[in-house]
Amino acid sequence: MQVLPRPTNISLDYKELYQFLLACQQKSLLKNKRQFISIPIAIEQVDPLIIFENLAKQEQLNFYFENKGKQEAIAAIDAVAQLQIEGKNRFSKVQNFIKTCTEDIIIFDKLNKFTTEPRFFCSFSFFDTTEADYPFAAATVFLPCWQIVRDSDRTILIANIAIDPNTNLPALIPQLKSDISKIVTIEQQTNKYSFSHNLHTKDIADTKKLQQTILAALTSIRAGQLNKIVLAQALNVWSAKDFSLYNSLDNLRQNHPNCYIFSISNSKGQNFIGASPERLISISDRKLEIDALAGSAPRGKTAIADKQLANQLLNSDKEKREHKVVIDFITQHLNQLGIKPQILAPRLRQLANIQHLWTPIEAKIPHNVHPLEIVAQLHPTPAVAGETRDIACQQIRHYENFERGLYAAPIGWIDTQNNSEFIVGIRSALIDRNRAILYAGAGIVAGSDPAKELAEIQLKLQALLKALT
Ligand SMILES: C=C(O[C@H]1C=CC=C(C(=O)O)[C@@H]1O)C(=O)O
Repeated sequence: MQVLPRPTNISLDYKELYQFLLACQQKSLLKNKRQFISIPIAIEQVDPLIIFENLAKQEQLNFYFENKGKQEAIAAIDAVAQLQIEGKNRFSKVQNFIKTCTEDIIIFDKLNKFTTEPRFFCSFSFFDTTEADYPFAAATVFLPCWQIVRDSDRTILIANIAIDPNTNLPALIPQLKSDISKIVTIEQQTNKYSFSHNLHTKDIADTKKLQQTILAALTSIRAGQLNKIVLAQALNVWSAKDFSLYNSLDNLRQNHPNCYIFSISNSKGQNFIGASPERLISISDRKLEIDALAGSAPRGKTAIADKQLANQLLNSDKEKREHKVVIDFITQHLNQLGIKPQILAPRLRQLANIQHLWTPIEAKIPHNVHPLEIVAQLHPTPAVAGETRDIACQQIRHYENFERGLYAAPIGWIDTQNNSEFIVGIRSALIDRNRAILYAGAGIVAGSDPAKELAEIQLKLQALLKALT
């Protein structure tokens, strides 16, 4: 059980807000267009996951993001505006949607006290389109009704509301007041339900077949058809009881404090969750940060064994090649956007169960480059597809007998100032009541040992499985 200080009163002048909304309604009348009013409120430090658990409903679009190590957590609940699309131009269509909505956002923040802007939350699938029965669209973006952003020293709640000439403002204010009061008085303690269940598992791509696939991929690599391919496995899991989204996310953040914990709902009862160590992009005041992450080893059981594994990883030709392909690809694709990246010294990224070769990449981005143009250029990197990209993607389609869907695809947010963060949705699970499909993969290059790659995938899947208990 976790207990946090109970939030107290918040300072929002509802009379002033009412006058402001009246002026916004006038604007909406003149423009003949609905306007979005964004109302930021500083509240006491809360655990956004507890708010998420209490407020988020299955029939809404919801989003949760947390990096415990960085003391950052975001909950986005329900949508005031949304778009779900398929197809090749999905990144530019989402960009246009954000642009159009942003033109209609009016922020109620007269003193400019809050630097937390309203954010648009996005998820994309690995490929441009998804199979007809896959429960998420190839691109989803929404402006939430409620956004809660917590960092190390403050929590900002944002209420986004739509106003048009017909909105009943005298009725809206008491409703808003009651909703805000409900949120800030949510009991900041939670009892984890005891949730012992017998999990049944079945590999969708059975392990033997995956081993054969890896061998076939190695033959293609030797024949010079491609340099690298990332092959994934899907594991079907089911239990007698429904999985608890809250428990799973809480387990993931406790077990993987250095990863990005995420959850996206599709408003139809399915959730896509995971713990990813891989940040695709992060942009703050035009400073771009990217993690090139590829090449792995398990963690050792003792400090000596761990150091040995780390040294082997740092010095392995095969792992270094697998890693370099990712750095070269990112550099080349940033150059195509006129971005000159700075490649920092390679290092280790040590997680609870696994360690990776990691090279941070930084750059200053020009004013005219939108975060989604960078995402569109980079996705999928050779850390999740391969090299060359088109051939690797064709072979992934050919070899993998399951829909990747949101696995290994960009998930994140963009604010109205083009600050942004997208992670890569690896080590993830699609949860549908008492059923789940778990996904993890590994990069194959010349010299890969199929048994080791299979063990790496199992290690990643086991970490997810543990969180679902
Ligand atoms: C594709 C995955 O991991 C990638 C990210 C880091 C290291 C990887 C590797 O060493 O194989 C993979 O490229 C996954 O975990 O599903």
